[in-house]
Amino acid sequence: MFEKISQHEQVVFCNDPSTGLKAIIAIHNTTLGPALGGCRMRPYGSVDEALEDVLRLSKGMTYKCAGADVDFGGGKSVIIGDPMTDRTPELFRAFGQFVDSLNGRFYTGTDMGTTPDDFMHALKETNCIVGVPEEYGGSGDSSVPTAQGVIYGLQATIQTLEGTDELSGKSYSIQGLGKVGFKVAEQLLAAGAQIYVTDINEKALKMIQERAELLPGNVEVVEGSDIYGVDADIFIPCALGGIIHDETIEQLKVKAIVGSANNQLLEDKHGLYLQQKGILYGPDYIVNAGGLIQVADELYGPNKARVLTKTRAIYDSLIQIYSESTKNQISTMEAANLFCEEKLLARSKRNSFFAHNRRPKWQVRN
Ligand SMILES: NC(=O)C1=CN([C@@H]2O[C@H](COP(=O)(O)OP(=O)(O)OC[C@H]3O[C@@H](n4cnc5c(N)ncnc54)[C@H](O)[C@@H]3O)[C@@H](O)[C@H]2O)C=CC1
Ligand SMILES: O=C(O)CCC(=O)C(=O)O
Repeated sequence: MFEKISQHEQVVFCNDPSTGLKAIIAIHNTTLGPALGGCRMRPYGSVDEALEDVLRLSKGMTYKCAGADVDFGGGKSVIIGDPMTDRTPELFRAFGQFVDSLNGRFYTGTDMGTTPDDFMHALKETNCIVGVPEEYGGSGDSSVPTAQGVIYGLQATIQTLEGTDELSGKSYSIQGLGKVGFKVAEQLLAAGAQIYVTDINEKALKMIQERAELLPGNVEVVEGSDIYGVDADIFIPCALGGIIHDETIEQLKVKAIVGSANNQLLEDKHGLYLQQKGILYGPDYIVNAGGLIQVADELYGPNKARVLTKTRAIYDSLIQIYSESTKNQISTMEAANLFCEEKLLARSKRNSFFAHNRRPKWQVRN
């Protein structure tokens, strides 16, 4: 077991027979502050599968937090169970008690399979919950800053390719018109762009066509995997992970990929393949950090303007990462990883700002 968790600081197995809770909390690295990461609920096939997922996701959060310059480290949690049948208020209260037992070392909120309502139950047991709805005094829907971060990412990419931040006069292919993708699509239509969209949800497709009628841009619906072969300037993945692989890279005609989907590259080598094909890739965890920036900021008290200002840093980070990638002849993903590792090294073991007895920021919620 220690070999398996050798890169992590702490892994907590949570078992509550009375509610049926079986959860794992993984704290990867707290150099930059207490661990932060959402809680995923899935009917994992085995404990090993759940452990593997939480270890991978929590490590990813260390990089995402470093890249976004938030004073948090990497953590994540998983609940082993079916969100359709096993979700109860008691289960989330029990989970909240386990989070609270970590005494401020771990903050969590929603992820795949969990909802803000679930965490309203956990919040009764611990203050260490983020992504709280506005009506409960939190910052609300985090897809708003995530979408804005994608827009900043697009501008940094266009700046790198063409020396302008102008979104208009270009074409974009968008996969997924959910909470993030729809907002990005709307902004691009408002800028007068040509967009090509696909979604498995017919309703979302109809809604964007209706929006397009009121905005200067133009929308065309594309069937399923045809989205990869669209002759657009930039591809914006806002649905699934693992979609950039040998087969899809072959089809891509775009100059760049910038989207919100987590873990877009099937394997690290695909970052290199994109570079070899001359496609500029905006590393996903840099581009999609707007939501993280909002939930981390929420503990100062909600403030949309402040979150927007902080999210703007995604633009500068991407410009720097693209430039390092060119200078050092490495993929943009490798450049992003180095960018984050340098931030971690620079602050190594010096961050006691959030130690439990010195928590000025959290007083807002204490
Ligand atoms: N919501 C947020 O703040 C953040 C989201 N992300 C990531 O961004 C992506 C989108 O997130 P949300 O918009 O919040 O999710 P969502 O669940 O609201 O939207 C996803 C959309 O993708 C569509 N979709 C699913 N499978 C598809 C397929 N095969 N082809 C085309 N469309 C498909 C769905 O119908 C849905 O409309 C996810 O990968 C998520 O992990 C990352 C960071 C923050
Ligand atoms: O939404 C959260 O609670 C933290 C952010 C997160 O887990 C993520 O960005 O993947």
